[in-house]
Parts: sequence; C-alpha cells; structure tokens
Amino acid sequence: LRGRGVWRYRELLPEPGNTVTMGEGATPLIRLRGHGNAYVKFEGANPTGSFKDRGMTVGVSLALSIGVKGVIVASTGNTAASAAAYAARAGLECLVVLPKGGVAKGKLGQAMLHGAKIAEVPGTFDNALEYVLEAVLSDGRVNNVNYYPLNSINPWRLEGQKTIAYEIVEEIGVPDYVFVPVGNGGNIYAIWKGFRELVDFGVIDRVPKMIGVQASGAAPMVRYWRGLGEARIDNPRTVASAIRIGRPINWFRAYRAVKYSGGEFIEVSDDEILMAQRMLGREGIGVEPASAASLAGYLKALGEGMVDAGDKVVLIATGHALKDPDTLLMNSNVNMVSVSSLDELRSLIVAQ
Ligand SMILES: Cc1ncc(COP(=O)(O)O)c(/C=C/C(=O)C(=O)O)c1O
Repeated sequence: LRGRGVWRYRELLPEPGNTVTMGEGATPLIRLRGHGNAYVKFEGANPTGSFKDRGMTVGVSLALSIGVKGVIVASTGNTAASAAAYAARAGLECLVVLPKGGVAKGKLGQAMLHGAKIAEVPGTFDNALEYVLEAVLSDGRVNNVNYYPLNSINPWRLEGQKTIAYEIVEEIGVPDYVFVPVGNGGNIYAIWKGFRELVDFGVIDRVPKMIGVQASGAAPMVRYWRGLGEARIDNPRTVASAIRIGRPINWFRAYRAVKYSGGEFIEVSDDEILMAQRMLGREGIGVEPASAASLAGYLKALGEGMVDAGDKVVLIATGHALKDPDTLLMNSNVNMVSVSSLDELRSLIVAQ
C-alpha cells in the first residue's frame, strides 16, 4: 500500500534523512452544494488545520536532516502554528516572528501550545518577514544556520504543498479552474507546479487555469496584474488576517503560475469573504475567512461570466474555521436564544 497523504508521493519529493510526519495531506474533496461541478479542497483537515502542514512536513524533515538547532518563520499565523507543531514533533526549537496584534487567536494559541518562542514585531506581516530575512540571510547567505528559515521562499515548503494538485487529479482528474486565496503567493505556485509536473509525466494533458483571489484591501498581485505598478501595497487591510500581506515574497512565482496557466488575479471585498464563509458554514464546511475568499472569487467569476456553471472547479479552502474564533462569532449571525425554563426549551422542540 503506497500510504496516504503527502508522503504517498515520496519519489516526487526531496528525500530527507528523517521524515517528520503527522499524516498531513489526503484531505477531503467536498462537492459544493448547488454547483454540480465545483468542489472544496478542505485543507482544514490537516493536523494543525491548514495547508501549511504539507510544506512543513518536508521543510522540517530537511531541517532535522541537516542538523540545525531550530527553525524560524515570519507568519500571519498558520505558518507559525504549523512550524511550531512540526518542530516540536522533530524535537527542534522554533522561533516565530508575528505582526503584533495581527494574528488570529487560534493560531497564536497553537504556536504557544507547541512551545514556540514568539517574537511580536510592530507593523504588518511584511515587517515581520523583513526582520526574519535581515536576521537570518545577510549579504545573501544564511548567516546563522542554527535557525533554518522555513517561509515559503524555502523550496522544500512548496514541494510539499504541490501534492494538493496530485490528490485532486487522482480523485477527479484535471479541473478547468482552481481558485486559490493568495497572500505571499507560494501556494498558488506550488499547486500549479504539481499540475505542471503531471503534464510532464503525461498523466494529464493540460493544467487548470489558476485563479488567484485577494481581498480588495490587500491585493498587490491584482495591482500588478492590472499593470497599476509593482506588486506592493503599504498598508494591507482585510478581515482575512491570513492574507493581510502587502509585499508577497513569491510574487513572481505566483505571477508565472497565473500567467502561464491562462488564469487571472481577482479581488473580493471583505463582505463577500464573510458571506462566503457563512455559505460554506451552512453546508457543513468550516473555514477561516481567508479560505472563504476562494468561494467568494468563484461566485464573482460565475457572475461575471469568467467561468461557466458546468466548468469543473476546485476551491482551495486553506484553513479551518477554528483558527479565527473572533471572526467566527462576529460573522455567524447566530440564532441563539437563552432558555431559562424547561417549558421554554419544550417550546423550541415541539413542532409549532
Ligand atoms: C488560511 C490561509 N489561506 C491562504 C494563505 C495564502 O497562502 P500563500 O499565498 O502561499 O501565502 C495563507 C497564508 C498564510 C501565511 O502566509 C502565514 O501563515 O504566514 C493562509 O494562512
């Protein structure tokens, strides 16, 4: 039996001396209600609740194999949670650098639970990443190999994340479109790379059109795509804190994935993101706001005629709803009543 999850594809991944794994990957592909040919790739089912685990199992395995003391990441939260968990699994130290006050509570709690050392820095994620790159990579080389940098500039991360494409093709063949929420741009590139490799192997005859979705207030890739200037905005704002990124480190990788696949970068509003989160929730699929951007983008693309209702579409739902409990409570327009007697409860139960 070839095994399941990321390491099912071992021969297509870098071979680490030690494999640090917690069964990541092999996530559910769930049909979207009312859309005959649209599926949600539920990455919230990973061990720490986001797609980052696919990259971290490879990155941390390599870190353990080269004998470093620990790993370091800047993060909007999920990379931190995943790096902390896999480093702990490997017995390595973990240093996470986070934008002060910019990280959803579930992710911060995970980083703490898994024993990471947490450095909060002022400003945005972009500042945090700048600190890490300055601290670890100076004059173009890693000047302190005690802490191995595991942001998605590290190709081993992308090698793990490309397995999303392999799983999709094994289950439903090649889609016409794949919608991916874009922050730093590593994941959309990794998924495209996976499809490209399958074309090279002759498994499929084309790659899907890659649609990068960004929040309107944090859409540097959309800005660049529309020829409005470089892929940079200085004060990214969105309720989807995971993709509140203004200077995507993988902007050129993400650009190539979208351009060469015949795709697009599109933007959606925070309201559209929150509505999409509620829609998915009402059909049992619990995602954090950034992940709902995939559905928000798909609905917009349908409305604008970019995609047809019959097209085979996969929406990458990148992180679990529990990651951001504050937004969950704010966005759930709860139908919650307080009951202070048995009769009152009975009145809820008895058919009217
Ligand atoms: C839920 C969720 N959805 C989408 C993205 C965007 O992926 P990339 O375009 O590959 O960056 C992220 C990224 C998070 C971080 O960048 C981090 O954790 O530091 C995420 O957590």
